[in-house]
Order: sequence, then structure tokens, then C-alpha cells
Amino acid sequence: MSRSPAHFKRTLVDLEDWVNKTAIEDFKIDACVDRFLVRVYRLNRSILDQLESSSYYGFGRRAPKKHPKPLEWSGEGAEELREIASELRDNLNRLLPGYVEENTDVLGNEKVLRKINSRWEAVGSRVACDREYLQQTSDKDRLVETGLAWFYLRFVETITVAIERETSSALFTCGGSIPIANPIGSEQVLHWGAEHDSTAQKLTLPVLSENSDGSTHGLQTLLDACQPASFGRGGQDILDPEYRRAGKLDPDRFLTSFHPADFGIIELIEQILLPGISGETENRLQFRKLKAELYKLNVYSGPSGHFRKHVDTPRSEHQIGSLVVCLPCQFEGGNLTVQHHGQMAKFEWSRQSSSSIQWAAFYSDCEHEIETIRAGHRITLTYNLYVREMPGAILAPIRPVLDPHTLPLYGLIESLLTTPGFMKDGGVFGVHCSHAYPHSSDIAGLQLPRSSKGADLVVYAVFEALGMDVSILPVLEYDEDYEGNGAPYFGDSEQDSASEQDSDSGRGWYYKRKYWRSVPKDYLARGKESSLRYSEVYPWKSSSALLDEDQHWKRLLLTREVVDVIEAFSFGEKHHLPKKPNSLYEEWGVRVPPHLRRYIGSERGQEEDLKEVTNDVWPSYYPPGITWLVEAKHKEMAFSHISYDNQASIGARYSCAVILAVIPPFSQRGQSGKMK
Ligand SMILES: O=C(O)CCC(=O)C(=O)O
Ligand SMILES: [Fe+2]
Repeated sequence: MSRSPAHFKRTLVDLEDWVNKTAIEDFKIDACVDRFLVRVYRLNRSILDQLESSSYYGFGRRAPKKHPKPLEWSGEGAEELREIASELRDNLNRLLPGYVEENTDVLGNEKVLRKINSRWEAVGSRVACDREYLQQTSDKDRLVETGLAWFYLRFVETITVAIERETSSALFTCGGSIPIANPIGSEQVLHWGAEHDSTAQKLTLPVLSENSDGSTHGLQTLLDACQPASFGRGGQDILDPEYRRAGKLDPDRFLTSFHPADFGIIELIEQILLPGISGETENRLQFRKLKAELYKLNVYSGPSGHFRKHVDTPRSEHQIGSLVVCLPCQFEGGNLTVQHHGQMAKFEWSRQSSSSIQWAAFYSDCEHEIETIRAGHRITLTYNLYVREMPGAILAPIRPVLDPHTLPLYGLIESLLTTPGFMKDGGVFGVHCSHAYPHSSDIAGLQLPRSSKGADLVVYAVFEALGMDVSILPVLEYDEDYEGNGAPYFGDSEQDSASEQDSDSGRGWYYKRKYWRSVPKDYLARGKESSLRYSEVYPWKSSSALLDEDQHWKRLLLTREVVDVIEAFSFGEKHHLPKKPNSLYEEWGVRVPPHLRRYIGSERGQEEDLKEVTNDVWPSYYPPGITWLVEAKHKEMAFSHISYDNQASIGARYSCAVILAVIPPFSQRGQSGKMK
């Protein structure tokens, strides 16, 4: 259901005119004020110590706006300050005729003071830690004082490194060994039979070469009963001894006395690869469990048994990994290597092959390989590992065994959140998942975030423990890579409680955000002209650039984005509001839907605008100002459509799973950085 244009007070033509006019005015004012601040800072920085942080008054529902205090100074530089102030007034009036009355003392003028305060908040830390200027003046002490500001400047880099480190140190595989000190009582018995043979064969392991009780014969009959093992490629089972040389028995053809749960193996894997089970008994009982399902018995024999590098084919959407158990039987070579994002783990089982049961578990998206077996027989049982949801799990929170508070990532993000200048107006962190999930499957919504793995769960848990609104959502791929504007919010902020709900999208993630409302949409719907906010990408290297106010406001025009404006434009388009023919405000960036959704095969697209098809088939938004911290690693098909060049063909769009964390504005963050 669309609202008709009649419900709107303004059109997109109005919005564009208003935004352009307002933004240019704002940029001119900011440019003049910035020059003023740089000059005053260089004159005597103590003058600026009187400035209040605008976050103390301009933000928050109930906090009333105080009148900004006049800037008063009778100390050193008082004379020059008066001169700089009258220059500010002249510049303002030159760029915006009539902005302040002639002969006004701008240092006592409320309108100008407000700007001075908010611009100091926005650029002050950078003016103060302008390295080039500091080097000129060899003002080293100040550098220490403003280290925090420098830290802030580098925040994207820092967090990204921290998350990457978390990602790479996260476990993707684990393994162990159970020694068979005394074979009596710990031997493993295998039974198997030929398809039409009722007489079952039996083998007791370990096979000790010196014993002559028929075990070696038993081993030979086991080998005889095996069929050549195939492997999956492109959805087909392929037999290719070049790639895999092994024998296999399907699970309906054999029985084993070995059960991994008897040795606590499953529990161990749950703790390491499924760190979603908390230490609390209550959650342990209610939460996620692993189920191991016997999949195959494999025998790799010397001198040439092997399995080249591959990824296992998941047998269901619930499968998260594989378990390999190596039964005691002597062999040489045959190392198992497991790789994940450039990291490798090696399981060398030959040395203890006759005296231990050895095992390894790894996530489904890990590449692994079995090196050539030089001699003997490597007998393994493979299991598929599934996540099992326990009753009550739906409501259970995610609480990793790892206490998120102890992670370095937690400390780092906490310190950023308690820094006033850091994302003062709030924002969104976007972190691409490091593991592949079937995030466009039927049960994606059930699985994520609960079955998220390793590093992803760590990142999720840290954000959640800090009280952020966290979700795992797909983002539609965008021009091969996933660009965001990467810029934190700066500038004026204002908040009221009106938060508009889009009638079409209901309680979607985007509209659910509690922290700021859309000024441009307010303008369209109600004609309300509140202050615009800008997302700032600010490439200046030296604060000297700010001294040229005529250049500076034009640069602002190029490097700033009006917060929420793009989204308001697509909103207006959806409601068929008139629009300028060559509008500046086209859609850009990534699309995020309000929830996970399954893959859709669509017949649409023929002679239709693909943007429109996307809007209908995969409704989504362009959230403003997502700060991307980690690059995309995996993608899944989100939907298909008909594309039409010379002839019709099937086109596909892909999406990536990302962790999105909404950062509240500073005024709503408590002492520990958590949401108040
Ligand atoms: O036997 C092993 O070590 C692993 C076998 C394997 O990778 C597989 O069956 O997919
Ligand atoms: Fe495998």
C-alpha cells in the first residue's frame, strides 16, 4: 500500500531545493567559523577552553538547550581576538549577506556562538592535533594531551585490526587424542557385512602387527568390503583416484562400538567450536547442542591413499562442521591439514596411529586435505556435526563461554564509546561475517545469530555485551565490493521523540532505530525544517586549509553528505513524489533488508527497470553511514531475475551476511559505554 502524494506536504523537488540551499548556507557558515577557530587556537588556545561541548545541551529528549555562554577574554591576545571576531562577522556577511547585523559582537551572539560551539566539537580535536601545525610550533605537550583525538581519527583502522586479529586467532578446528594404554577394554570393534551376506565380519582394533589372531586377515576382509570413495564436485559424485584414493563403507553397511560422545569429544567440540553455550547451568540445559551423525568409514592405504584439498559438502543447513575419528591402526604419512582464511592446522596422526584414537573437528567451510599415506592403513570414521536447537533456545540470549568482557576487542570498543567525540550522534558498525552461513536459506532466521561461529560470535557478543542493537543481516552486493561512506557523524545534532514508521515496511530494522529521526523525511511529510545533519569525509591534512573560507565551503560541498537524504529520496520515489529530472540524490551504497530472507527465484526483469525489480523482490534500504570495519568474504545468491540485453537470460544478485551494530549517540551512552 502506497501513501499517495496527497499525504505529503512537500515533493522531492522541494526537498532538493531546500537541502541544497540549506546545505550551502550551512557550509558557508561552517567555513567561516572554522577559520575563526583555527585563528583563535593559534592565537591563544586557552580562549577556546571556555567552549562547551555541544553534546551537553544540543542533544537528548529532555535536556533543554542552554543559552551558550558568550566568549569573553581579557587575557593575552584580547585585542587580536576582537579583530578575529569582527573578521568572522564580515566573512559571514560577505558569504551570506545579512546573516548577522553590522556592528554585532559575534562573541555574544547566540546564533553564532551555537555554531562556534558545535564546530569546535566537530573539528576541535583535529585542529588541536594537527600534526603539521604542531611540528611547526613544536608543541609536543599538546600532542600527548590530544592523543585521544588522534586515536579517534584512527578508529576505523584500529577496530578493524582488532577484529581481524580476533578473526584469525579464533579457532576453526580442534582435535585430540585418546591413548590406548591398555588395549583391553579400550579396543574398538567394527562389524560389517556384504550387501547380500548375512554373515557379519568383525575386526578388533588396534591391530597389533605381532598378533596372529586373525586380525590382519580381518583387516584384509574390511578392505575387500570397501568400495572406492567418491567425492562431490559441482553437485555430482565423482570417482577420481588422482583426487581421492580411498575405500569407503556407507553407514548402513557397518557397525562400530566407538561413540565419540563416550569420550567427551562432542562436549569438547561444543565448547570450542560452538562457543554459544554459557557457563550457566540454565543455559547449558536450554541452549545449543551438537549432534554427530556417523557418515562414512574410510580406509586410506599405503603407498598412495590420499584426498586432495577439498571442502566437505554440507548435508543439511544445520550442519556446521565435520568430525574425523582415526581408529587405532598403524600407518605412515597421511597428515590431515585444515585451512581457514590463510591459517593452517596440521594433524599428524601417524606416530601414535597404533596406540591412540585421534580426532579432529572443523567448520564446514574449512578446506582440508589428507596427504599421501605411505604405508599401512588409515581407518577413519567421519561424522557430520549438526547444531541442535534445544527447547527454549529461541529466547535464549547469546552468551559465549568466552566472557566478552575479557576480550581486547571489548576494551577497545568500550573506550571508544566512552569518548564524547566518538560517533556523537550514533551510527552503525558493519562487520562482514568471517564464516560462510546459508543466510539466504529457509531457516536462516532460526540459525543466525545463534549458530554463528568463532570470530563472528565473538564480535556479536562484544557488541551485544556493550548494549548495542546487534543483528546479522544480508547486504546486497554493490558493484563488486561493498562500499560504505566510512565516515562518522559530525556537526550539529538535534533529537526529538518523533520517529516515523514507514507504513509499508512495518517494524523493519531500519525504522526501528531509536536514536535519530530522518530530517529530510520529516520535511517531506510535515514540511518541518529542522537542522540538517551531515556525514563528513574530511580530507584536509593541515588546519591551514581551513583558513581559506571560500575554498573551504566548496570543499565541504564535495565531501559532505546530508544524513538520511538519499533514503528520503528513494522513499519519496516509492510514493511517486515529483522529482527533479537530473537529481543529485541518486541511491548509492549497500542495501540492507529489515530481516534475513530466503533466496527468491523471480521471473521478473524482462524489459523492466532492474532497480524496480530489486525494490519489489528484495525490499531493502540504504542505511546511512554504516561504518564498514571488515571486508566481505562470502556471498550467497539472494535472488535471481530475468535480465534482458539482446536476449533474455537469468541474472543473479548476491548478498553477504554482516553483523550490524547500532551505536547510540553519546548522550545515551552510560559510563561504561553501555546504553543507558
Ligand atoms: O579421513 C579423514 O581424515 C578425512 C576424510 C575427509 O576429509 C572426508 O571424508 O571428507
Ligand atoms: Fe573432507
